[in-house]
Amino acid sequence: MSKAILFEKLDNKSVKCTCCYRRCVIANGKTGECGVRKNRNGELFLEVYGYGKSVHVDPIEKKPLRHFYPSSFAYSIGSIGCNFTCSFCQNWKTSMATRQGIDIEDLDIGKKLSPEQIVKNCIKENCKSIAYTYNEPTIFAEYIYDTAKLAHKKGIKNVMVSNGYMSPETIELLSPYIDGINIDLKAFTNEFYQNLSGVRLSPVLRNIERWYRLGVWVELTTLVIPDENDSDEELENIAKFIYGIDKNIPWNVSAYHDDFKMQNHGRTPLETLKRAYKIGKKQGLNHIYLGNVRSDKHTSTYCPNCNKMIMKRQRRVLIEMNISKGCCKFCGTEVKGIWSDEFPKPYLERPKDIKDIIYETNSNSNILDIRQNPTFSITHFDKEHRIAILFGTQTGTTEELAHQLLLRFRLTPHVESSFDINVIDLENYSVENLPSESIVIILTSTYGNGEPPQNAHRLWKYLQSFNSNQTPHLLESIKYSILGIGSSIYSENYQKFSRFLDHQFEKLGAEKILPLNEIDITNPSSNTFNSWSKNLIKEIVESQGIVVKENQLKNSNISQNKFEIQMDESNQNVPIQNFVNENNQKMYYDHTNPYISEIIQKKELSQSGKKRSYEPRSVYFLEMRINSRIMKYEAGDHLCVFPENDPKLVTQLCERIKIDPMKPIMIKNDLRFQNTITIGEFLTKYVDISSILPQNSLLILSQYCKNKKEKKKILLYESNQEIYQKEIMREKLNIIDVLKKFPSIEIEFQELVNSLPRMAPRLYSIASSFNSNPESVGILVRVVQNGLCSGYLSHKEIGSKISIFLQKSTFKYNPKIPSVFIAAGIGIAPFYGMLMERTLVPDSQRKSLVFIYGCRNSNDDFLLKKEIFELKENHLIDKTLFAFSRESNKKVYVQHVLKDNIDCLKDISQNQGNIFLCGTIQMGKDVRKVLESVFGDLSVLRQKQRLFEEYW
Ligand SMILES: Cc1cc2nc3c(=O)[nH]c(=O)nc-3n(C[C@H](O)[C@H](O)[C@H](O)COP(=O)(O)O)c2cc1C
Ligand code: SF4
Repeated sequence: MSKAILFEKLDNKSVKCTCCYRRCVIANGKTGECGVRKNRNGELFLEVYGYGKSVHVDPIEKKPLRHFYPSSFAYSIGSIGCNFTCSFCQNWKTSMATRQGIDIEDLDIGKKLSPEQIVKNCIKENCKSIAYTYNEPTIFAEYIYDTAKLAHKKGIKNVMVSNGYMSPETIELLSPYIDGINIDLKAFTNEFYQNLSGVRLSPVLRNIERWYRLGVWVELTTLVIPDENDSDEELENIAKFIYGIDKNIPWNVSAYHDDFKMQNHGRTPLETLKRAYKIGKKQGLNHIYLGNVRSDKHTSTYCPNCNKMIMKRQRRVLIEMNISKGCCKFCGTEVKGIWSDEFPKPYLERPKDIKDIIYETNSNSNILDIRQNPTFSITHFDKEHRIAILFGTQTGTTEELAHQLLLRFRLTPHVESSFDINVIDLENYSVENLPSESIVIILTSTYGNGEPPQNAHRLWKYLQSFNSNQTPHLLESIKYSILGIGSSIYSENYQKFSRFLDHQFEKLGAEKILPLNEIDITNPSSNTFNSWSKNLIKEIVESQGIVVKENQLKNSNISQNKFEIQMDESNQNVPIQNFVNENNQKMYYDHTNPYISEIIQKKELSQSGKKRSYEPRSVYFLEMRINSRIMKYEAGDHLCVFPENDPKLVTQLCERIKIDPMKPIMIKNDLRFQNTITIGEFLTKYVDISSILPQNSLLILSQYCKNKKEKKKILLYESNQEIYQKEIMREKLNIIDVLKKFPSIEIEFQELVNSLPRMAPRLYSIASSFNSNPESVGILVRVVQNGLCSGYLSHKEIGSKISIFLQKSTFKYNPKIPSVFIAAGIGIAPFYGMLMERTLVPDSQRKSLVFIYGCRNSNDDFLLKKEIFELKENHLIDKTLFAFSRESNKKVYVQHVLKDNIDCLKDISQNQGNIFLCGTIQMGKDVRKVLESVFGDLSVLRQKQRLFEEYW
C-alpha cells in the first residue's frame, strides 16, 4: 500500500480520484469503482502498490505489440481490480476480484514485489521491457510510475496494455516513461461501451489520440464478439478512426470466446476476423493482425509500399525479419515501429533460460464465483452535500451557464466549505450514479424534434428505461432543479427535453427545489438565469441553516475555472501562429474539438453596383474542405463555424487590463490545448469579447470594482433585467465598453476569462451535397452589420483556415415524396443542397417539386438564380413561383404567392407530400397562416414529419 498521487481532497474527508475518467468521489473508508484505491481518513491510498498478482515473462507479441522490439521479451506484471465492468471479461478472476463485497484488506493481492525488485528481475530475465498488463494497469498508476522511472534509468522500456480510460492527469504522469501502449478499442458505439463495459467510448478515442500525439508507440486491439461488434459498419468505423490518426497504427483483431457473464455468443469465426482484415485494408490501414486464431498469413507484416512480407510470423512467433534500420529490406520504405538497433533474433522456440511463469498467485484463493452475482458491487458515495451541476449542450450555450452557476455558488459565503460542487458534462457522467446523488441541477438545451442535445442522450435513455409505477422511489434521495434553454420557434417541441427531465425526475420520486425554469433564446426578457440561480442557491444553502443575504458575496479563488490558465514560467514569447493549431486535427469534431478547414471557394452572390433605395446585402457562397473519410453530412444539416474576435479588440482589451498579448500561457483543463499559446491567440479564438456582455458576466466584474459607486451600479445591471437591457443590451456594450464604463475595475487575467462567455459556434445551413462532392461543404453567408461571424468570414480569403464542425438536423428531404420548398432570402441555402441531391435520383423515382422563393428584387438579391433556372429548364423542379417585395408598388411576399397558388398545397395534402419552410421568423408566421387554412392545426403535420421548418 502507498499513498496515491492522483487524487484531490474534498470536504468531510472525502476524496476525488483523478486516476481514470470515472473520477470517483470516495467517502472515508471506501474504495473507488476499481476497488483498489481506498480513502483512508481523507487521503487516497493505492492498496495494491508493491504487490504482483500475476507475473510472467511473455513475448512482446503476446501483449500484442507487433511493431515494438519484435521478438523481445516483456517482464509482465498484473494486479487485481478494474475500472470497467465488461460482462465478457476474459480475465475476470483477477479483474473482478474486487467486486464481491469483500474488503480489499481481506483479498489476495499477490506477492510483495517492489519497483526495485521488478527492475532487478527484468534484467535477470533478460527482458527488454516491463509490461503493465493482465488487469487494467491505469488503476495502479503510481506503482507503474515508480517502477517505470527506475526502469528507464536502467535502459529498460515500459509498455502498458490498457482499456484507455485513464485521465489526462494520469497520461501526463506516466507518458514520459511509457514507450509503447496497446489500447483496447472494444467497439465503436457508445451503447456497447455503456451497456457491456459500464463506461463511455469518447474518452477512449481521445486517449488513443493523446498517446499517439505524445509520441508513444500505439497499437490497438479489438476483440470481435459475434453479434455485438462484428458488423461491417462498426468494423469500418473503427478502421476509419484509426486511419484518421495514422494508417500505420497496427490494428489487432482478436477472436473472442464466451467468458464471465457472456455465455451465449460462441467463438468468433475465423471468417469474421478475415472480414475485419479486409475492411481494414479497404479503409487504407497498413498493418492489420489477427489474434487468438491460426492464420500465419494474417499475423505477418507486409511492406506498405512493395507489399512483400517483411516480418514472417508463425502464430505470434517471428521467424523471418526483413526490416533493417526501420526500413523494408526490399524497397527501402520506412516501416513505422520501434525497432532494435541490432537485428532482432527471431526465435523458433522460447529460449530455454526464460521461465514463462514467474508466479501466479492462486487466483481462486478468496474469489467467489461472481458470475452468479446479478449486480457487481458499486461504490455508493455517501456525500450528503454533493451538488452535481450537469449540463446538456450541443453548441456550448448551456455549458456556459453551468459554469456561471458554479461561479455563483462559489461566490456565496460558506458554500465552498459546506458543499462539494462539480460541473459535469453529461457525456462524462455515469448515469447509473444518479440515484446515489444528493443534489442534482441540470441545465440543458433541446434539439432536433424535441430531442436532447447529443451529450445528453445517455441520460435520456437511462430515464426512459424506468417506469415510475415500478420504481417510484428510484430518485427519492435526490433534490433537483432543471433549467431549460430552448427556442419558442420550435413551437410544440419547445423545451421538450427539459420538460421531460423535470417530469421524469418528479415521477421517479425526486424532490423539486424550484419549478422548471425555461429560457427562450428568442426572447431576451425570458432570460431569468440570474434570478433563478440566486433563488436556487438560497434554497439549497438555507436548507443547511446558512443565511444568504442579498449581494453578500465573497471574493473567491474559483477552484474549477472554465479555462484553467497557467502562465508559462519560462516567459519566452511564442509567435502567434495564424491562430490555428495545425496539429490539432482530431477525429471527432464537435464544439469542443472543431476541424481546421480551409476555404477553397469564395463567391459573391448578390449583384452590386446598382443604385437602389435600399442597400443590397452582401451574400457569399463559401466552400470549405472537409475530411470526407470521417466527416459526412446530409442535405439539410448544419455547419457550425467558430468565429474569431477582431485583433484590434484583443489589443484594446490587453491594454485595458495591462497584460502582454504575446505572453505564453498553458490551458490545463481543455483537451484542445496541447501546446503553449499566447494570451492574444487565446483571446482571439476562445472567448467572446465582441458580443454584448451577458448579464451573468457582470457579477464577477463587480467583485473587482474598486469604486463603491461603480460597484453598486454594476450590481444593479446584474440584478435588474430592465436596466441591463436598456443600458447594456440596447447600447450593444461588449466587455471592452463595460470596462471603459467602469474604470475602477482591476481584474486579473484568470478572473477576466472566468467572466467572459466562451466563443460559441455559429450555425449555417449547408448549401451543398455530400453525395455530389464529398470533399467540401458549402454555406451561404449574409454579411450582417456588427455580425461577428459573418464579418469574420467576409474577410477570409481562399486558403484561410477556419474551425468548423458538422451538426445533424431533422430538416430532411426525400426526393421520392412530393414536396413544396418555400424559402425567402438566404433561406434558399438548405434547398440548394437538397436540389443537388435530387439531381442524383433517377427521373422515374423523383416525385413532384414546387419551389417558392422570395427576395427583394429579381436582379439584385435572387440568390443562385442561374442555378435555379437551369434546374427548372432541366425539369428537376416542376414548378417555380417567385415573390419580389421591391419590384412593384405592391409588396409581394412568399405567403401571397402561396395563397394565390393554393392548389399546389392541395396536391401535397392529397398525395401525402411534405412541406419545407426556411426563412425568417416573420416569414414563418405568415406562411403558417396560409398553411393552416388548408391543413388546420399544423402540429399533426409536424408530428407526422411532413412539415419541416427552419427559422432564424
Ligand atoms: C437545429 C436546431 C434545433 C432546435 N430544436 C429545438 C427544439 O426542438 N426545441 C427547443 O426548445 N429549442 C430548439 N432549439 C434551440 C436550442 O435549444 C437553442 O439554440 C439553445 O440555445 C442551444 O443551446 P446549446 O448551445 O447549449 O445546445 C434548436 C436549435 C437548433 C439549432
Ligand atoms: S475507478 Fe479507480 S482509478 Fe478510476 S477514478 Fe475510480 S478509484 Fe480512480
